[in-house]
Amino acid sequence: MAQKRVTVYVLSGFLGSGKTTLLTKAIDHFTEAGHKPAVIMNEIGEVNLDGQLVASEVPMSQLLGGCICCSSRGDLATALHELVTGEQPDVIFIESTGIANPLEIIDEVTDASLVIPVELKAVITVVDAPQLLELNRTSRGKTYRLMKEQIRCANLLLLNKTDLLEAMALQEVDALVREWNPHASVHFTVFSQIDMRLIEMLEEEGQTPFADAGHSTGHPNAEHAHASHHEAGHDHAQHEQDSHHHHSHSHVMAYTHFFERAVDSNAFEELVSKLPQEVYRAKGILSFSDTSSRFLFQYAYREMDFVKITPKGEVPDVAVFIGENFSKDAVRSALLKLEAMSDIAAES
Ligand SMILES: Nc1nc2c(ncn2[C@@H]2O[C@H](COP(=O)(O)OP(=O)(O)OP(=O)(O)O)[C@@H](O)[C@H]2O)c(=O)[nH]1
Repeated sequence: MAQKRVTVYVLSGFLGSGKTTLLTKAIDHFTEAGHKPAVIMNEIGEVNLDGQLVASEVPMSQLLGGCICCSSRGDLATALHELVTGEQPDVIFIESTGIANPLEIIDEVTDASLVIPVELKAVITVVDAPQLLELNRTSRGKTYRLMKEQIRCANLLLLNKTDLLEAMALQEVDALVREWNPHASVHFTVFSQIDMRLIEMLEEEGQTPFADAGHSTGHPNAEHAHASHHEAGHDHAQHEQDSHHHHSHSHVMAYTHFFERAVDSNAFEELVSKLPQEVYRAKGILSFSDTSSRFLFQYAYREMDFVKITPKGEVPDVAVFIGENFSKDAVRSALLKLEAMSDIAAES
């Protein structure tokens, strides 16, 4: 008898679009429905901050400090193998980094499915609708092209953060993504809130769009998307270390800062609000000198958010800053200055 295959979903979408927000909801749903979910979390930074938001009983594999779509092939397959054999989950969610090209991940999962009992059911792409619209109206640069790629690969598209858009703007962004991907089902969401049955239905419909994907050939958009893969400038800082990689480089970079002491919350907020616009995503876990609890800090597309948190396990005070061609030294110096200010305040 054929072995039961573990369902795999890839969660795609640009940095800060709402993937983790969707992941936590999907985990709750599948758990309540009596299934056992597991997660493979990939982060560009050196620490797994998003993992803090996932219940500790959910088995999780972490691939940190790079993007699975371009770091050594095999890491993802190894993680899948270990989860499947060690935890026997019913469903695995792979949360890719915001800069991942899903085609590479589709490839790796489908390759892995030849030897591991897993089956890629769908790519779900979360779109930061206001950001996409703004990029469409203005720059149409590398980030825009990467978002387009992520949209083209999806079976299910969440046009997220619609709370920040007017009705007319919503129509505009809706038309855009439907033009790029007429095959996906498209949903307007706020905080990635969708009827989770839509995800299950993808499964029930028995869609196996990636079944023949030697190189994603089974997907209706694969050919199109692949043609634009190179032109899309699949550019990560990590690629710089990979001289054999055939893509162009150094589009997105990350700086991870480990704090040696608590800093003032207002001064930190001011620093973040003055970050150069090339830094478009940041997140961290911080202790502040003027608050008693620790905070999970989020900064996505110029919106800042702080949520009280009691981290799981030993987590240092840390923040990751992600963007394009910004000066890591400048960010580091500003943060060190902030820490020095805390020292002076403590002494006086
Ligand atoms: N206003 C608004 N904010 C949202 C919405 N969805 C998510 N956010 C916020 O956007 C920020 C980023 O959300 P995440 O779910 O962490 O995004 P992500 O795609 O996992 O981010 P990366 O892992 O860095 O790629 C958080 O502060 C969320 O609370 C939304 O619909 N509206």
